[in-house]
Amino acid sequence: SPKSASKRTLPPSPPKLPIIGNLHQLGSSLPHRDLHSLAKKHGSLMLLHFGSVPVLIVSSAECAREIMVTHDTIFANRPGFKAMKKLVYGCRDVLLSPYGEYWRRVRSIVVLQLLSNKRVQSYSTIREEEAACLVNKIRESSCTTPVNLSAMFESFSNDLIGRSAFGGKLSDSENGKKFLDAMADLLELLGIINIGDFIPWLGWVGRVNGVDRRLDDTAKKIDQILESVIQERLHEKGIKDKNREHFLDILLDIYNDVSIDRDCLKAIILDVFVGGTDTISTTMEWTMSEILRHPAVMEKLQHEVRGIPKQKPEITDDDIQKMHYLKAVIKEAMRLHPPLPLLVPRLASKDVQVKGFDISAGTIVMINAWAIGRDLISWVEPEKFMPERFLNSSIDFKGLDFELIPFGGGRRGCPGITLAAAGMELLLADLVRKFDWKLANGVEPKDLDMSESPGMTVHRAVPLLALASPSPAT
Ligand code: HEM
Repeated sequence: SPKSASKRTLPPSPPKLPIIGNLHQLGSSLPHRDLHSLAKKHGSLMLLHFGSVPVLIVSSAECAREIMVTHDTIFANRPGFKAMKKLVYGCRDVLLSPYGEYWRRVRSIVVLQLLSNKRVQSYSTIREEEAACLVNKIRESSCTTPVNLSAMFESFSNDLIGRSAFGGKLSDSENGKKFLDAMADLLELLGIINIGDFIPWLGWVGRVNGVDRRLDDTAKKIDQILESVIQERLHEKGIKDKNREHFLDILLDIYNDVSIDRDCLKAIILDVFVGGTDTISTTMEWTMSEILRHPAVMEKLQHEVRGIPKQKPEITDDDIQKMHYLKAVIKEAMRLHPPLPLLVPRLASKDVQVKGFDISAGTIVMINAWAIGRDLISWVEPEKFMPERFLNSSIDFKGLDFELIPFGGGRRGCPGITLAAAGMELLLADLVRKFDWKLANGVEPKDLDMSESPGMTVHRAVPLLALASPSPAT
């Protein structure tokens, strides 16, 4: 039986205000930083209130393990915020759907049919072509015109995911461009804190400030485009081309066998974009920023990557497997700059005790991966960018080592790790193999602006500009 309120031991909390609770303490618009400072005072399990909703903030590897391993089933739920429900087919996708039979079914479709190791290998041509395409774009710009790497990474990840999902580049068609615009709106809207989610009687706010209207418009636009893409594919069915290995066709092939409906199909496709585009480009942006800020790292990385014989024109997945420093560089960048610093919120399905504290059903859980990556308990000199720390270490970001969890972990952990890593590793290898790099406009490495811009995925505030000169070695 539930303990009476007076007997419960709650995690420490900062003082809160009536009605809004602790929302005012998230003032800087970079909540991962505010929450990190609060946790330093109140502890790595800290209870806040957003309006009337209890929110548990987790800021250490040990506590993250409690959530994602020890009590994984209890914390495998997700809160259904209004924006999520409106934008993503009532949360009928994998990322946002409540924990249960439906989620298990759609997740297994995605894991087995779209993101298995075998499938990821089969997308290797797409990866290679898209990396080559970006290399060509950079070659076309002269050695004296800065390259906007932030913009390039964005189109790389859109095209990579677009081709894996639909078989075509979205930037090539009018419909595709519209879809990308609507996706940008969707990502922004998912990042906005909707006051009505936390203070129910303020639900009307969304109706007067225009957010509800934007949610409806964006959802409608996305649905129309997805519907027309599906119609197109259904008409073309029977015309088998050899490049049929993309998500939509696989889903359409198994559509009837796995008995999912049309909205579910669209929600799954949408998930791949929500989960895979912004995250990949953000990771690449921060990784290149750190390398440009640390010329010694760049040199060591180039040495490793350029060890591939010159006569071998293209790097393959097999070559990448031997590049330990390259992998260490990406891990180190994700430790300091997890693209989703607070991961994706979880929800406690039942009352539970964590480390002696009582957590009630309905508590939202946010895991501060950004803070965990800087925790002195887990890391030596955490503020330093030092890929070497991973060279003699088995720590990986696959969701088993809780000091490094940019992809989350447990049964709700990211199923796209292999696909994301394969794309990022190949692109990074190509970029440092084929070009010598320096910062644009005479910016010294130590002076590079590293500020973050707010949102669900945390990008650079200012685009990364760099000068590329074709490497004499290739
Ligand atoms: C650098 C790239 C990526 C990062 C940093 C990332 C991060 C994450 C995180 C933090 C979660 C929540 C995990 C949790 O609650 O424990 C997640 C879930 C998810 N991701 Fe990724 N992701 C990336 C790429 C991808 C890609 C490429 C795809 C698919 C093509 C993908 C699909 C998903 C899906 C479907 C979920 C929901 C899993 C569930 O709720 O059961 N992600 N991702």
